[in-house]
Amino acid sequence: MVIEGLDGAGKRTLADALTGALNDAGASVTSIAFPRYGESVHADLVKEALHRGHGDLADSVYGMAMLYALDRRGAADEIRARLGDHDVVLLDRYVASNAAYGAARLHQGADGEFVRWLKELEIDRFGLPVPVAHLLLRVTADVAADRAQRRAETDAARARDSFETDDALQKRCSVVYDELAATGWLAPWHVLDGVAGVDTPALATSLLRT
Ligand SMILES: Cc1cn([C@H]2C[C@H](O)[C@@H](COP(=O)(O)OP(=O)(O)O)O2)c(=O)[nH]c1=O
Repeated sequence: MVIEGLDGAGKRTLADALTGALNDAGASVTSIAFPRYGESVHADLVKEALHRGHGDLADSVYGMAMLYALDRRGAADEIRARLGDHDVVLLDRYVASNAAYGAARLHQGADGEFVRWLKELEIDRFGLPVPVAHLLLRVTADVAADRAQRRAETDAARARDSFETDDALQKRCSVVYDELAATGWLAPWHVLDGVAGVDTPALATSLLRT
């Protein structure tokens, strides 16, 4: 099960609350956040590139997407193992993040060449597990930007990167996420209102029923 949304949407908070609610409902839950900073060299390279390291690497949409994809490829066996001994594997960002951000950077839609290429790479070629559901934590790009900025002011480890400071990119990304959700890309999408707040016990119950 995958949580998706813009930078600053509140995915981590939702992941924590949903884990508690699923546990309360009797389900065992394990979670992984992508990119796996500090665990995978590909993820660390991503972070460095997003903070202007490695020359013009971050300018390449396909190059960056490849690094994110290789981080996940390295986690595929771990995901499969955890699926074997937990009821729910909760992923904070997954293949759809790559789809939304890459397509948005290229000014493409969810039906464009980039998303097609990405599915072939990550799902068909790398054999990554296909999610059973996406939870899209939806907030406007303005709300997300405010939250990401406030987070950066209070937590030095979360200084905004080159994607987060690009308001136009976040807005286009929001549109691609809506398209991915509307077309049910890879799996059904549940759209959650990240401004009003999410009733996590009710969400946990309904997810466990499906
Ligand atoms: C996982 C993933 C993230 N991204 C983007 C979304 C974010 O803007 C950025 C960093 O991911 P994020 O999870 O937001 O990390 P941080 O803790 O640094 O905020 O990478 C992709 O473009 N593709 C991916 O596959």
